[in-house]
Amino acid sequence: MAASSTEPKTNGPNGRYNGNGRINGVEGKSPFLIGVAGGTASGKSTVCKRIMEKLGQVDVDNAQRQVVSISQDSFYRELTPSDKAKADRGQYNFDHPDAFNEDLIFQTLKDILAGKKCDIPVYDYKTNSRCEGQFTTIYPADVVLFEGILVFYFPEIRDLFHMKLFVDTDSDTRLARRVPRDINERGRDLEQVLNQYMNYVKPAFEEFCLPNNNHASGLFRTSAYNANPSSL
Ligand SMILES: Nc1ncnc2c1ncn2[C@@H]1O[C@H](COP(=O)(O)OP(=O)(O)O)[C@@H](O)[C@H]1O
Ligand SMILES: O=c1ccn([C@@H]2O[C@H](COP(=O)(O)O)[C@@H](O)[C@H]2O)c(=O)[nH]1
Repeated sequence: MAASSTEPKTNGPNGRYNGNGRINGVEGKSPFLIGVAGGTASGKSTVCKRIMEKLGQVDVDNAQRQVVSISQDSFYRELTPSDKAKADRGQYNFDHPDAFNEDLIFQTLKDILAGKKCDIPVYDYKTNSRCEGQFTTIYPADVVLFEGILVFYFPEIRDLFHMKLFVDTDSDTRLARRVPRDINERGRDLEQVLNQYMNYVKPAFEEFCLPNNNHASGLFRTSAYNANPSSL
């Protein structure tokens, strides 16, 4: 979901952002923050993309967007060389809460809520690491969507959301989506995807993700039957 960084654009055509934490003349205007959780390949980023499309936000310049979407995956911790070697073999647990930089997520969301401009790391699933020196600039917006497998896991982070949505998709559908996605888009082979799923993804989903769906105020149900994501 992450896009490449763009140069800060101040005093844009409609004058919304002046580069100084002010939107439409209001200092530090706080956005409506929506958490979107769900298992891997449940459709979280697709749901967020559809919301952005429906609200006509996709083709809008970064600095002028009223709705922005951020992925929790941008906040994976930097790996040590030995963890990196494990990750390259599909033997690192990216689904455990410890894999995420919880403090950085919290501070970033606090800054966003304070109406500040933030730089979000760009993540590369092919190398299991951040793209060095690349950031997506998030400008103050009216609505911010924050999506990821464990966005409701950390109580301090969970409490920041004004609305919590859970994308509820059955496990076999999610696995059927994850296999081709990880092979085609994330540079994996079938054996690695299935081993990672059985050893880490599935157990962590059951322990850390699923129990927190009770915090959600709304559910998106997607299944193999609505195979056309544009119908969401
Ligand atoms: N409703 C849907 N029907 C069919 N395929 C979908 C649907 N939602 C998402 N997908 C596909 O499933 C894969 C995972 O979706 P994605 O939105 O990336 O999930 P997540 O962000 O939860 O990991 C993608 O290839 C996406 O195109
Ligand atoms: O380097 C990485 C980072 C993450 N993963 C897997 O990605 C999913 C989370 O992303 P979704 O888009 O929600 O599926 C998580 O299950 C990790 O296992 C990875 O494989 N490699």
